[in-house]
Amino acid sequence: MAYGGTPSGPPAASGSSPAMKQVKLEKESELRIEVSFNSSLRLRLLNGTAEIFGTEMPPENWLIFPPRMKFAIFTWYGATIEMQDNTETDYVADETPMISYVNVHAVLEGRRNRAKASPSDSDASQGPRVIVVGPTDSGKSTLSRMLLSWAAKQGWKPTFVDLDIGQGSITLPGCIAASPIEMPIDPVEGIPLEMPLVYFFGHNTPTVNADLYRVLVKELAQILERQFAGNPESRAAGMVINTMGFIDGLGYDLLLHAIDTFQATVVLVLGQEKLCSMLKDVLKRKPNVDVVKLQKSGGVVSRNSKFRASARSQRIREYFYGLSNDLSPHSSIANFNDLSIYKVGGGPQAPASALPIGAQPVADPMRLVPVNINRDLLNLVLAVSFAKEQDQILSSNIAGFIWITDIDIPRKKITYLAPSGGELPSKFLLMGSLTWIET
Ligand SMILES: Nc1ncnc2c1ncn2[C@@H]1O[C@H](COP(=O)(O)OP(=O)(O)OP(=O)(O)O)[C@@H](O)[C@H]1O
Repeated sequence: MAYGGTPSGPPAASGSSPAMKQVKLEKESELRIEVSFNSSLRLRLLNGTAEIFGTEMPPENWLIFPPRMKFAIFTWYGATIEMQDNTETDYVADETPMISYVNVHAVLEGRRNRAKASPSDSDASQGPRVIVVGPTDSGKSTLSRMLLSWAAKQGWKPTFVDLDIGQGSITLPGCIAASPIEMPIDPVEGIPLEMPLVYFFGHNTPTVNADLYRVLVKELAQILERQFAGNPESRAAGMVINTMGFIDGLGYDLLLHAIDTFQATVVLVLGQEKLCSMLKDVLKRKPNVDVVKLQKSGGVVSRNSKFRASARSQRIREYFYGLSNDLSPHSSIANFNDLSIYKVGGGPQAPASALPIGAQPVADPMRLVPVNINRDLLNLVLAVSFAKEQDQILSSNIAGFIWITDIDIPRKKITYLAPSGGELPSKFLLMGSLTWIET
């Protein structure tokens, strides 16, 4: 497990290091922590057993949590935690919904075992397809993480699908993505980034281009379907799909679209009766879909829009520089002619002259529009497509991202930062509204 901690030894002693304290946790209770805004937190499991969102804590290893992180240490049988006394908040809660969450895990486990036992039956060999829905800050990502980590601990390799373009946890904001989870998720480092399948939407709200969002969700689902067809192990393990907290109007339509497109068999609704009853009502026609209401944990922390924006910015920083500044991104220079930048949507469907008299040209949400390189591109984060030809761009997934740091108009040169040096995997780049300013 790649924790940011040291295998042994207390935090380095210095005149200014914070005092230490021990917290004793009774069985089935949790220690909820918000790390301070400007310093990290060291802690360790002194005795007993405990887990962080489904991943067991190693005994005695010091773990380091970055500033602003919010998490809980839960124990089923009792534990003692030794920690620095410098958090923003920390308190113990003995009322948690963990029993109901682990009961859901047990039901999913039974379904996975049944799927594994029928490899040659195309329907029965499909493990559970779980979709987690609910309003913002209801704990959807956290529950998804727990279900994935508990499954991985039992030896399954479930697929995590993240449809949350605002606060997704697989890659950068503005993307939908999927990744197999082969080990319990590291509480500090999060989802491993080795082989995610990523599609670039480019904005952190679907209202900008809901048609494009739907198309990308469909592409992702189709690719996963093909992968499952050739991989009975991951088919039996199933998927856990995390969604956006946008659940009204268009948000609700997009939830139904995702449930349908991924052929979800279990819908877990967190924290809202109304949404649960609406979904039960509309899904009662599908007898193989279970809609289950679950209690929101009292520990889930509400994040305002300022915090969300800074979390997005932090994710972009981590992509290029690593969680603890351990990566060395590469600055490169390209000629304007070497790159083809596009955005999706916006251009008129047909020229006004081709429309019937009186008709207004409408924006075509799926039109690929070439972007002229100018100073407006400064600080934009662009996605590098895997497309080899222009007509593949819309249906292609993403190899990675670059960040534009300089545009030299007279010399027609563009300077960008990429995670590594060398040629980009494709000259086709996609632009949305994702920007980053290094602070
Ligand atoms: N029991 C808990 N104790 C302490 N912090 C928690 C607990 N559960 C969740 N959190 C924290 O609360 C925050 C919100 O939780 P989470 O991201 O799971 O909500 P969400 O519903 O997915 O949010 P979004 O609205 O972005 O979709 C996160 O920082 C998470 O780590």
